Amino acid sequence: MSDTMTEPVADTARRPDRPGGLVTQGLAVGYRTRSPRRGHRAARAVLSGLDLEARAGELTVLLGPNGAGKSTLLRTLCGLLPPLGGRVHIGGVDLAHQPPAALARRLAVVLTDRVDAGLLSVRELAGLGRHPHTGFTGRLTAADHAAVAWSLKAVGAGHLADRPASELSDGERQRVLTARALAQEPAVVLLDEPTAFLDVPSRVALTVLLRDLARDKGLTVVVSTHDLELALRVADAVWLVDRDSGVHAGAPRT
Ligand SMILES: Nc1ncnc2c1ncn2[C@@H]1O[C@H](COP(=O)(O)OP(=O)(O)OP(=O)(O)O)[C@@H](O)[C@H]1O
Repeated sequence: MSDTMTEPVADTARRPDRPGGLVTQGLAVGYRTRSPRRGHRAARAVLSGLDLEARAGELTVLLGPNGAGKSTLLRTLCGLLPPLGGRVHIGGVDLAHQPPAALARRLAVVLTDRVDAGLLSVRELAGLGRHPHTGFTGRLTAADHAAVAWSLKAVGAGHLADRPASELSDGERQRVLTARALAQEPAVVLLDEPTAFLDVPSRVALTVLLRDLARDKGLTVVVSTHDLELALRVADAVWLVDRDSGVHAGAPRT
């Protein structure tokens, strides 16, 4: 990835006055599955009793082995999966009480699901991140275009802007989807393995970029990864997921 990723946050990136922070209280995450024999839905908790805080201005890294529940937790934190119990607060407001449009202005998420980009160019795909901020016409203003251009450059994907999004490599697509989330200018960003397809220098650059954005713009950033060494070097806080004993939160150097 280009060295643009380690540059200071660009001038076009605004620093809005956003109370951030993500807090969970007694959160239980998991799945409701229909029992084939009895026909009723049974809840299967993956993780429970979670009292966690991801602070504004910090990069929090979610670590844990395969199947531990990292994606399940992230999907619950962004409201895609209903909690089996407990609460999630974003900026002091219960996630369950945030209207979708308001939530989309505060929270951006990058998951591992395949995205069908259709005929969109990279610039247009990243531009979708601006839609929570546009009027009902969905038309992007000059400021919106500047935010999109900045976000693509920040993740080292500025040179891809005119390419069809459907033709990107896995690593390129991952950068562009991260750019789409940054273009959204959220208070909270949740990313599920955003560096999984990136080469080693790009992993370092993206992780450092996310930490710098958290610090410079007061964002709350939560990232899952299997990259233990990088996480411990760059993160401000670590959530260590263990299927048997839950999630242990701490500073990376303790
Ligand atoms: N849709 C689903 N329905 C039921 N169980 C699921 C579903 N998705 C995942 N699980 C189960 O939930 C558990 C946690 O899975 P999850 O994907 O959250 O783990 P993870 O920590 O993200 O793993 P990885 O590091 O492999 O991505 C696993 O046992 C998995 O099989």
